[in-house]
Amino acid sequence: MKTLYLNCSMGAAGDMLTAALLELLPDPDSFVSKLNALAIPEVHFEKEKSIKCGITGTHMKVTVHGQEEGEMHHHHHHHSHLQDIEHIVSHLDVSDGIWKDILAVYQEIAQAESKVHGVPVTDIHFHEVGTMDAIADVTAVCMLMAEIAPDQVIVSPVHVGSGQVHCAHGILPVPAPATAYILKGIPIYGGQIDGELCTPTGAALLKHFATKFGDMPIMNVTSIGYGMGTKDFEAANCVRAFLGETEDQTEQIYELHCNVDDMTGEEIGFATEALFEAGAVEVFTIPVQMKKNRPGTLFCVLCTQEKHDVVVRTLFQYTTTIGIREKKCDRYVLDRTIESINTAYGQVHYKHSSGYGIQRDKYEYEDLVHIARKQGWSLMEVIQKINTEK
Ligand SMILES: O=C([S-])c1cc(C(=O)S)c[n+]([C@@H]2O[C@H](COP(=O)(O)O)[C@@H](O)[C@H]2O)c1
Ligand code: NI
Repeated sequence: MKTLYLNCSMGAAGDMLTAALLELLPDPDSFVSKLNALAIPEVHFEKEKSIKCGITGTHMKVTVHGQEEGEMHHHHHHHSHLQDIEHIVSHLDVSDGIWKDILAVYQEIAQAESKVHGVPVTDIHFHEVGTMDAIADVTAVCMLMAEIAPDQVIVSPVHVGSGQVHCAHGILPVPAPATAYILKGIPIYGGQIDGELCTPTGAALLKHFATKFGDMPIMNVTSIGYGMGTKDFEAANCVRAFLGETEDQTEQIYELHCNVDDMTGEEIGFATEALFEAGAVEVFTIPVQMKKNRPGTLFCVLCTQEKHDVVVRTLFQYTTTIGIREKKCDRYVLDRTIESINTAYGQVHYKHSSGYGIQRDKYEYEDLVHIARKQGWSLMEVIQKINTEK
């Protein structure tokens, strides 16, 4: 599986992520030309060599009116609304997928800003993160992700830094409130470095693209990218990106089959329950036509190696079969985690599945049923209410 691993042990900002991903490409220069061809108003992308702690990497220089970020902060602030950003982005010549990614990243930031400043999403002003250079960073990362097209993105725990940061709002604690909000539920740490290592834009990009957060998996690395930040610390201030292959996430599963033509419906139901209790992953029955024109039932039982013996015994004990057929299969699986959100109707758990470029969330049936019964709603209505609250 094509895997991108991002080491954020010195945090992440939009320009660092852009530079690290750019280094993974066979021809970074032509990609920079492609970024400039987008003609984001007043923006110019330039990649430059940067050496930190003796390590060579790329620094992504984004200039707006010929000035780099930092040079213009605290001099003139753009006070952009989400609608202004959507307007700028709608004029970019990018695919629908990239366009959606850019807006989803801004939604993350907007939601955080809204929560932190206590105003509705439609009323928030982006200060620094609404400037053209931030839009450029988000656009560049979304385009690079589409170009690299990993099946999964694994991100290390994020080093956010400590101390305080000067920004348009005044002096804020590190992680900045918007960053802290965006990174809720993601492993982060403050560490010893005095400074802001992860910015709101970096945090939102990581959250949007990460399939999961954790250690580097076993992988055969094909390319490595060093995306340098602007500040200098004792440790090399970079995001390190690894692109390579990981083993497919397959697991071994047994498929057990047997046919019976002399069990009642009640006995079949009881056997099915007993097989689940014995640890079968799945049990299903199919009506079949058997010898001597007898209608019968095919039992199909899936189980892991660990439960194999007890499931075989249960199948013999609770059915009338005198033989069981067995197949050992490779099963491709998505990573699954159970998470939860607090809603006005109570806590709702959901299953998050990821891998193979897929990310999917599904609310737990029991929680939905509980709310539906209490409120007198259908399951569809419960899902609608939860989604509008998010
Ligand atoms: O732009 C806004 S509104 C903004 C909000 C906050 C909050 O935490 S609230 C913080 N900041 C700071 O601005 C820069 C932006 O860096 P990006 O890389 O995200 O463009 C950063 O220092 C933030 O802490 C801005
Ligand atoms: Ni803010």
